Amino acid sequence: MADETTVAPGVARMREALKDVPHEPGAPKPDPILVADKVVRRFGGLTAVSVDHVEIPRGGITALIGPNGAGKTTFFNLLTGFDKPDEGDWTFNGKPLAGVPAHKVANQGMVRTFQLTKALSRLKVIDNMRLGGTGQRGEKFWQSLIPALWRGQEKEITERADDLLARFKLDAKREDFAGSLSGGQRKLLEMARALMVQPDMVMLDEPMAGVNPALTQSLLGHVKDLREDGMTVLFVEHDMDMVRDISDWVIVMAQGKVIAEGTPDTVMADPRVIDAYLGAHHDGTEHDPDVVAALEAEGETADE
Ligand SMILES: Nc1ncnc2c1ncn2[C@@H]1O[C@H](COP(=O)(O)OP(=O)(O)OP(=O)(O)O)[C@@H](O)[C@H]1O
Repeated sequence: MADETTVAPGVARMREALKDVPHEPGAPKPDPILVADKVVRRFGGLTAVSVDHVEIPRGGITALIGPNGAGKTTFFNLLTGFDKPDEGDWTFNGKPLAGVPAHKVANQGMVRTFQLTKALSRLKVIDNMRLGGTGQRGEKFWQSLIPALWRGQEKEITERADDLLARFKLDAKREDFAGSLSGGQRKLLEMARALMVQPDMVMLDEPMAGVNPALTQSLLGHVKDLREDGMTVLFVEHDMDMVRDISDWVIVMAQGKVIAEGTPDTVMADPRVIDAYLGAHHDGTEHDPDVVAALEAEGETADE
């Protein structure tokens, strides 16, 4: 009971929304923001992704986990228009999105984070943010031809950029080159920049990689805040502590397929998931010993 009163409203909302969802691959959700069907991507003879059906719950934080080479990044690339599938369809907010190029996907309200490129390192922090706000949602071509409207929008973009920099505690770095930021600060900048398009869904590719412990809590806090704002988050991550700490739902991929789904506790104690991580090792694929150790510890706890 005490737990119910202490959790954040977004966490409680998602617990309620997901309480009757079966813990199995392809489980239907009450209000999915993204629904994918029969998505296949092959590289020569290798089937990197073969996802039969998956639904991402709206307004929550979903982790996409799996051993190295499971197809997580390839699936991310497909959903966000950075790669094209051999087969398959998906909808976002009820609209078909397969085959839509990346910049238009962002206009529809789905953005993803990347490592900052070299070119962007040579831009100031504030200019990186402004760039993230161009080609925004709802922007019409004719509007861009009317200078008064355009100037109004410039001002609005800069204001939004400054608000986000303050929220992510990067305002003191406003005039610095992005290349001078630490790895963790760059991750924060990436996330802040993604929010410039006011998305419905944010996709984070290994947000914890390269982040030093001092910034870890701050980053986790920002991701949790997105849920409190009603945004949907889908993230790929190997750090099981982060997965456990922030996820409402976990989807596990192995060898291109979704092999398990559920809450962090059930998924991490699932023998199929532990086998998938160990199996990847036996296949000669690299694996993360920390992840296997964490999952095995979880399985032992569950057996007691
Ligand atoms: N452009 C490509 N050309 C050929 N093979 C590829 C390409 N991209 C990915 N693959 C292969 O597809 C499979 C899935 O790779 P992917 O990077 O999606 O896995 P992942 O789950 O994201 O792994 P990791 O956790 O290591 O990032 C791997 O076997 C990989 O070698």
